[in-house]
Amino acid sequence: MCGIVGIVSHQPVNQSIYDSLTVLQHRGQDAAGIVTIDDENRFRLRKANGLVSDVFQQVHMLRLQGNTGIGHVRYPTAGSSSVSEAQPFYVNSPYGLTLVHNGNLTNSKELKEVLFKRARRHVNTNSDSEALLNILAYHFDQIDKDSLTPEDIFTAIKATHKEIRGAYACIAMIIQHGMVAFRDPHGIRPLVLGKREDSGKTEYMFASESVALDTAGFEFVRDVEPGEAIYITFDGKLYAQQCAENPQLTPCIFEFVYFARPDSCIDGVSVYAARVHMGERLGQKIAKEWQDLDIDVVIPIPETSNDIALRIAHVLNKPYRQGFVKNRYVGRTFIMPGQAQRTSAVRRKLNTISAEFKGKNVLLVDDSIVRGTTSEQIVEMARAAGAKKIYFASAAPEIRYPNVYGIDMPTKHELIAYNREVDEIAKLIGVDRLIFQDLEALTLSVQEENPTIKDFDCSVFTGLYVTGDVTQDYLDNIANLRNDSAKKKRAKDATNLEIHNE
Ligand SMILES: O=P(O)(O)OC[C@H]1O[C@H](OP(=O)(O)OP(=O)(O)O)[C@H](O)[C@@H]1O
Ligand SMILES: NC(=O)CC[C@H](N)C(=O)O
Ligand SMILES: [Mg+2]
Repeated sequence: MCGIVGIVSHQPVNQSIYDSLTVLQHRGQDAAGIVTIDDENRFRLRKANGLVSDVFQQVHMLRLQGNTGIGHVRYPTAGSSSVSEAQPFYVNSPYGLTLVHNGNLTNSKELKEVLFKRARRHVNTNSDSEALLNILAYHFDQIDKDSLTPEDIFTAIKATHKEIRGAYACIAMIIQHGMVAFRDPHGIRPLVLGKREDSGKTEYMFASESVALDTAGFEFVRDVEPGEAIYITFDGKLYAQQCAENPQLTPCIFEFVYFARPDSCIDGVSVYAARVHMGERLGQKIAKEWQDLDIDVVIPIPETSNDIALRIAHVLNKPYRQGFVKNRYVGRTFIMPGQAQRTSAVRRKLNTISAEFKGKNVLLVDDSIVRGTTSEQIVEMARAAGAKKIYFASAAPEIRYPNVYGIDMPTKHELIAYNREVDEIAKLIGVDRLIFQDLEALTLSVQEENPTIKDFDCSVFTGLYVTGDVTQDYLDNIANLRNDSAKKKRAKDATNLEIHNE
């Protein structure tokens, strides 16, 4: 679940892109990168492993000259965490192209073979995004003109849609032409368009989430439609066209549960409001099914579940207390790259206020239970703080299937709910009672904000993949490639591919 941003402006963009990436940091903590185009039509790049504030020092900001640029924060779902797979990616031909990608392609292996056979194009890393850029470059090449019209751009995107599979929200820049943003035909990953008027001129911005537009001072215009491409020339003209044959919006439901920031609005849905609805529905389920329970207090597991837990407390008419304090210097644990790192981070991240637990029956609330890394430790901490009984509510249903569209959950075996019923999961995490939201209640919570969304990608709950082409062979393959030890080895190998850009 990476974060992407692109700005076409009339003034330097380095600081605005940097600021936008800092508010998209929750979508990727492993690497960050920015490319700008300077006034001699050269790309200027800085990318490295780490948080935005670590990656860009003053020397890099000075390097990132120009009035147009794109940026990326990475949460790897293909290849490894190595800097060689950090984004933006670049190819010099045709024109000079650079791209950022949020999502995950499910046919990148085939694409790499096709690229070599058909175009003698070599993809140097295991990144699906590098393959994607090369496919796009190949289709631009086929147009075979010195200068591309908007129609030519859309022709290349149409051909790209036909070849690539999976989830992709992308922003690309073409030297001496413009910036193009496009979204997969299912709109699995979010992408929004914003604009700003400055001295009589219009500037445009694309971003994964609307919160980035707010920060950079751009006004929200609309979401990029599934399958659509929006092309903005460097002199500020906007062209848009539907480029997919059968577009149908089925966004990833997990964006609303966990990934997106509550102050973002994506696909017409206020993420905050959707989470409040989740709390409302889960609260009602608890009130109905747990009439016998004597809950003293409702406590969220910070941070994403805070708004959900507050609503549950309201529905149950119980006090809401912040029993856990979050260390503001530890990031999100779920998107950390290895299990050992995730486990150790939970303890550093959260600590109890014992008085809120001592002698009480507590209802702990989280947005989701995925591997159980958080819940197992949190429950231990609540017991150590003196809780009498511990009840646990999850605003998402049981997660039992891998994700292939940009969430790094490659194997069902790592999921605590896989092959287990609620009582068994309750035992494993050590709670007295456990309750999960129903899937229908979850989807309704989001649809309440935008009833025109008819369906979602709910594959982590159902095992049904909206693109309809995910085979067992593919799932077996990613399970082999992306387990913890395989990832470690690949990261080590890929480090040798690092390009020098200090
Ligand atoms: O069952 P698990 O595998 O632990 O995954 C689920 C947990 O991870 C996430 O929190 P995270 O710490 O990533 O971020 P947050 O601070 O936004 O809640 C999520 O909010 C759950 O708390
Ligand atoms: N989570 C994402 O969007 C990841 C993008 C891309 N698949 C990568 O691994 O770099
Ligand atoms: Mg959490």
